[in-house]
Formats: sequence, structure tokens, C-alpha cells
Amino acid sequence: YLSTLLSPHPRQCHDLTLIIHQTNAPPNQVYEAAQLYLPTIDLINPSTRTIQVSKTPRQETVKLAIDSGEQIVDTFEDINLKWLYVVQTFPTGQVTRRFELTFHKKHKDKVLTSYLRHVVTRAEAIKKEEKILKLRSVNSPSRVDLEHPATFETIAMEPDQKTKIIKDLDRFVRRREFYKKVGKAWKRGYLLYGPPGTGKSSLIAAMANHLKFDVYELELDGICSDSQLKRVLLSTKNRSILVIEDIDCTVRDMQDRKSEQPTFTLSGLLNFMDGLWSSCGDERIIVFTTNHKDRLEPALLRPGRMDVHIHMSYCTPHAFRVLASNYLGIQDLNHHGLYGEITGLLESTEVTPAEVCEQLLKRDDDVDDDDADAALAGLVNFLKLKKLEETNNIDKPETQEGSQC
Ligand SMILES: Nc1ncnc2c1ncn2[C@@H]1O[C@H](COP(=O)(O)OP(=O)(O)OP(=O)(O)O)[C@@H](O)[C@H]1O
Repeated sequence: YLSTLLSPHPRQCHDLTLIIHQTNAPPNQVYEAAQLYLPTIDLINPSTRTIQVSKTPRQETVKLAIDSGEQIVDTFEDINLKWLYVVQTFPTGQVTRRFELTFHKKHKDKVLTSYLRHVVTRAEAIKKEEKILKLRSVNSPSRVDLEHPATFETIAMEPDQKTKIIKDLDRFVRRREFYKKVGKAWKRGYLLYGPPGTGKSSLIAAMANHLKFDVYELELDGICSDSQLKRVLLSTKNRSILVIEDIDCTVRDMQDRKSEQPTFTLSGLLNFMDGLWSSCGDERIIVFTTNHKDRLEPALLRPGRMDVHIHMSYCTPHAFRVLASNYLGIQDLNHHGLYGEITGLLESTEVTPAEVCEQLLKRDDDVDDDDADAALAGLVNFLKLKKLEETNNIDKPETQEGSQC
């Protein structure tokens, strides 16, 4: 993908120009690396006339990019390098894009090896950081892991518990002055614990929708150093929820890696985050999730770190009412012939809301009364089978205990 030829633009005769075309299948990795790398160097020089500017609702600051026909200058060791971006539209409508990289011929070997490797490595680091921090925006519901964005109305849990969480969130956002007065970082930590499929991710989406906060998922696996962590955390914005999932697995992973990285522990990481946010973060919510609260060190559970502990339980009759309303449009279950039986089975069986949803989804989208009845009858059969399995102690790991990391 990389060819050397004489540029059509006037250059010194001792110059050499590399033409780096954009290709799609397969993509030209040098072109893609240049796209990520160039915005990290100074895009504006005395000869710059135009520059591309963009900002999505999620981005805190505007992003700058090189514009067609513009040239920017980079230096690497003792070499001056000029990058020109060229977009060409042909009469057929076809559009081609390329970078032209010009430098003194005497640096050919160094540029083709060290400099291009530097560009690609830097681009890979940028990509990795983007992956470490996955942004799920309340503005783009499709990226929230739900068919329709969860809200507190659609979350199936005990009404009291739901009211307490909403009150706690509302109190938190009202207390800017309080946090300032007592000299504490304006942040609150929540621990969501319970078996897989009880709605931990759905609750995070509901919290984000309620507060209109963005959600960042932090993948600790990819973090190798404090400076990398700092860069990643500083790229998150205020009024956001930072999610660290499966915290018990994370602790174990970190312990496994301890010999390689003796200074990087989970409590070290959390202290580091506290320090960072007490100096520059506002209105931050941190949510930790775990399937096994009992595996966490007591030090991690203390208030100030995990202020509110929320137990996400197996499906209760109250929770089932919400799901029946969401999925089948049934508002009043009291008079339904199967309600008593379903209640009894839910109280005596460990079944997750996710499993109940799956049963209720087995019917057509256009639910009429017969379909709703059939869905409830299907659920009763499912619950009976489950109860029988539990009684016979039949192991069903994927529906009960879930992944053991
Ligand atoms: N309490 C709930 N209220 C409403 N829907 C729920 C609830 N629990 C589970 N669901 C449904 O089941 C699906 C899976 O649940 P979810 O991913 O939120 O569970 P989880 O506890 O985060 O599981 P995991 O620990 O495996 O990530 C959701 O998309 C949602 O449709």
C-alpha cells in the first residue's frame, strides 16, 4: 500500500514523497494509523488556511483534523516531515483520499522503519485506550445493552428498593454545595450485587437515563500503568457513571498478575481514582458490579468507596408484575387465573428476571389476550420444571450460578 513516487506538488529535488492511499478491503493500516496519529501533533502552522472541526454531543471538546490540501509538519529525532492530505473527486463521482509524506531523501531508511513504526505504535495505543473505555451514551440508546433503554419504570425490583435508589441519586445531584462545604469530592459509589441476569446492567442504564449521565465502562485488563490509567480517566467527563464490572474477577485477575505488576492493585487503583477526582472530577458516580459480594475485601466495601449496596435478587412477585406489564401489557394481574400459581412458584424457586423475560418474549410482538394467557401458561410450565430440577438437585449452571469468570 505504500509506494514512493514523485509528488505532483512542487518539492525540492532532494525530497522524497511517500503516497499513502486509503483502501478499504483490506484497509491500509498506514493510512488508518496516520488518521489517528496526525491529530496528536500540532495541526496549525503559519501556512495553515483551513482545518476540520467537529464535536459530537458526547465529546467534551472540539476535535481538530487536517483538511484537504493542507500540510502539517512533524519532527522525529532530527528529521522534518511534511504531511499533506489530498482528497480527489473524479467526474465519475469516485472519491480518493491519501496522505503524502515528504522528507529529505537521506532519511529514507529511518522514515520507512523507525518513523512509520512510531506512527503505527502511537495509533495502536490510541485505539487501545478507546477500547479500554467504552462509552455508552444515553443519547444513543442502541449502544445501551437493551432492546429499549431501561428506565426505573421498566426495571423489575421491589418498589421500596427502587424508591430508595431514586431518592439517593436525586439527593446526590442536589448536594453540590454540601460536598463543597465538607471538602469532599462530589462522587458516590454503588455496588450492585446478585446473580447474573438479575438486571445489574439494566439498572445502570436506568440510573443513567434518570440522571441523563453518560456511562463509561472501564476495562481494567488493558491498563498497564498509572499514567495510562490517568489519561483514560481524564478523558471521561463530569456528570457520568463509571462502571467497573465483575469486580471480584477483576480483583482476582489483578492478584494473578501481581508478580508482573507488583504496584498495581485494585485498592491502589481506587485510591488513585479518589485522588484524581478530588482534584478535577465533579458529579461522578462509580458503579461496581459483582456476582459474589462475599468475595470482596471488606476494605473495598466501606462507605466513601461503595456508599450504597444494592442487592439484585431473583424475581419476586412484585418484580414479576413490572415484567408482565412491560412485556404483556397486563396492568392488573390480581384477577388473572394463573397469578396465584405464578406467585407461589416464584416464592419457592430461584429464577432470574432475565429468565422470566425470556419466557414472556416467546410470544408474538402483537400480544392479544390469548397470547398473554399462553405466555403466562408457558411461564408456569417453565417455573414448575425449574422447581422440579431444584428439588432433584439437577445442575443447571448457565441459568443459576452463571459464569465463574
Ligand atoms: N430486574 C430486571 N428488570 C427488567 N429487566 C430485567 C431485569 N433483570 C434482567 N432483565 C432483562 O434481562 C436481560 C439481562 O439482564 P442484565 O444484563 O441487566 O443482567 P445482569 O445482572 O447485568 O447480568 P450479568 O451479571 O450477566 O451482566 C436484560 O436485558 C433485561 O431485558
